[in-house]
Amino acid sequence: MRALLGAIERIRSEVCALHAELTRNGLVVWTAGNVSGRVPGHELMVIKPSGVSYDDLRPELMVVTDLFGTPASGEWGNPALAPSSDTAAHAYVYRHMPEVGGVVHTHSTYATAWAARGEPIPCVLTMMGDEFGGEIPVGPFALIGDDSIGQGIVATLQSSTSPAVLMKNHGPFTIGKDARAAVKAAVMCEEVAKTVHVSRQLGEPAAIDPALIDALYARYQNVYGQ
Ligand SMILES: O=C(CO)[C@@H](O)[C@H](O)COP(=O)(O)O
Repeated sequence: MRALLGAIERIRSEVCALHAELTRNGLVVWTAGNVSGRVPGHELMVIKPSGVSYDDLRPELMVVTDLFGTPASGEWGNPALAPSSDTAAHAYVYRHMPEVGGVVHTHSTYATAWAARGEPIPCVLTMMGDEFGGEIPVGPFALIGDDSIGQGIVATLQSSTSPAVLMKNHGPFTIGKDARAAVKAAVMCEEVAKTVHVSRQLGEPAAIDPALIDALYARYQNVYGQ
């Protein structure tokens, strides 16, 4: 029990702090975006409360739910606050993608503009080869509130190297081995959405040979960094 409480406390702190990265990187307005993290080794996740200002978020306000999005009761529960409206979508991803430890949703401007067009972002930048290993795909239109969005995310990302999907007419959802990796993918997704858009104002961006994209992806995923 003590180990579980420690794990929940750690993920609550991490998830809370990562919301500040959404604002710092200009990925969200008002309360329109959320981060969650899986509690490793347990059928639990932690997500922000719905509609609470990012300035007011504190670790103890992060909501613990099971992997169906039902708020947990007991010592670590926080029944006073409703979890994010996207909780069922995050939970569905955790149930169906056991390798995923973090999920992020934003309405960042450029990525959401591509989502509004229902157009995948083509892999025309080395940064995209590195982080996404190919295009950033589009997922189906889905209503908010139940696990329809989660179904669309999983169906799209299970057959892609990309940790980001542009849910049609909605915005980007990203995944990662933990919440920090999912936030990084959200930052990168917005950056490349912007750059490819700007590039297209100048003309048609040059394609990268798929074999070179594979090489970029392999190096960045396996060699890059410390
Ligand atoms: O996508 C949506 C609504 O379009 C949601 O992501 C909200 O914009 C954020 O909701 P909470 O996480 O505060 O419930």
